[in-house]
Amino acid sequence: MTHVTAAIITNQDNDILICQRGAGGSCEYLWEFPGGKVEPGETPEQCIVRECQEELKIKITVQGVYAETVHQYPEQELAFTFFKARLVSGTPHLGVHKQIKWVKPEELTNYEFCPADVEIVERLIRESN
Ligand SMILES: Nc1nc2c([nH]c(=O)n2[C@H]2C[C@H](O)[C@@H](COP(=O)(O)OP(=O)(O)OP(=O)(O)O)O2)c(=O)[nH]1
Ligand SMILES: [Mg+2]
Repeated sequence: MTHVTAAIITNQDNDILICQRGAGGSCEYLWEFPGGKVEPGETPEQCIVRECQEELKIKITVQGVYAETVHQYPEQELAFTFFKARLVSGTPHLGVHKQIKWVKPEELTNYEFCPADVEIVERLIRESN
């Protein structure tokens, strides 16, 4: 099964970083937590640090695992590790995404996320209340 990592990254204001996926791939134009597929020989934690560096040009520090889930998409089953992380340095750079935003937890409800993320978003909103 393909293993995907994603990070719930917060800044000094405790805003959360969300990214809108681009055209032409899976989950087109849906919002996601930044991340990607784990490569051979890499730990999930190494993967999320690498993906944030590659896709957003930012340094993060991983605080811990927030959730581990499996989601069945029509094309494939994906196993996810969602990490909680903190922005250490850099400003998120628009490279592979269509849009990038820092939002308050209660604002997450205004964005349409990838199906696998919906339960994560609901939990983040619940825990912010
Ligand atoms: N990064 C990320 N992917 C997610 C999330 N939720 C979700 O369903 N996905 C799906 C979309 C993709 O089908 C799959 C892998 O994500 P990806 O496209 O970012 O993988 P990647 O960065 O390694 O990119 P690529 O090399 O495969 O093009 O996981 C999420 O919150 N973050
Ligand atoms: Mg990615």
